[in-house]
Amino acid sequence: MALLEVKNLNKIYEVGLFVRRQVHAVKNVNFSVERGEIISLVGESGSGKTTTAKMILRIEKPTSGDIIVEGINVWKDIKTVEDKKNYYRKVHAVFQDPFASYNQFYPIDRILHQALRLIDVDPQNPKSKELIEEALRHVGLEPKNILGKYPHQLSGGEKQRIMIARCWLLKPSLVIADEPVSMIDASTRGGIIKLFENLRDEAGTSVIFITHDMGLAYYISNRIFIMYKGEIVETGTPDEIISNPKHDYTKNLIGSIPTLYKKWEDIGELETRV
Ligand SMILES: Nc1ncnc2c1ncn2[C@@H]1O[C@H](COP(=O)(O)OP(=O)(O)OP(=O)(O)O)[C@@H](O)[C@H]1O
Repeated sequence: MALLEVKNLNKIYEVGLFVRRQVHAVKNVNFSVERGEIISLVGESGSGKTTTAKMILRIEKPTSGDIIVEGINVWKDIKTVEDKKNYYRKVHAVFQDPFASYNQFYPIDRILHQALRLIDVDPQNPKSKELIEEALRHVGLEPKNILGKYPHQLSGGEKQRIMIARCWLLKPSLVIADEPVSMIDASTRGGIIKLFENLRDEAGTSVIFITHDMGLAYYISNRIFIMYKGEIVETGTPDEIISNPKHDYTKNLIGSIPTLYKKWEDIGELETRV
């Protein structure tokens, strides 16, 4: 059984105050994600990527269709607070602006304590300190340089690493990362991307990586899903998509990949041909 199955998923928004009209943000989307794989949902702004993620995260209710995680129908079977807590242990989000919804007047320890509570570990318990320190080291942060600080005292890259440290505390089955590096300066992006790969390789976590950047998707993914105007128009392994794109939109996206992102072996191959 796949970890996640998305079946005939649709989201229609009703917009306009006086003249009502409908925006069909997600159109009959079907896909599955296996355990321990990274898939990228790639598409331009407005193609429906975030809406799809929000439906999986139970933030937006689908207009129709089903989302099934480990056999549980996310919009039909999850009813109680305990069901929700169990779900958010399994499925965790990493957003573009890591601390956007976080109170800037609390030290960052609090954000890690929240994750501990989800797995029923009391932050006052001495074991919690050990878990937090271990999680921070997993993401390349030295606990004594981080704990007790406030968000404004940390760089964008450090903040995003803290959000990934939360994933190490929870070890969820699925992480949904929505443009996690787009606000981070180019020199630290690679390090953050690598952390998602570590999470997959060491904790067996599957990742849905949402991006408009085909180069990044090519680098990180086991499979790529191309989204265009609310629909998934093409799927395949990165090499299938790059070497044999079928949809015109995919062809355009590929044209925009700088060589910099190409995998080392491809660059090596190119160099031997020249
Ligand atoms: N709450 C909402 N109400 C009305 N329309 C919405 C709402 N949220 C999204 N939309 C519309 O749904 C469509 C898909 O938006 P979505 O945010 O999912 O796209 P996206 O591919 O994630 O884009 P981006 O990369 O810019 O985040 C867009 O036309 C958007 O304007």
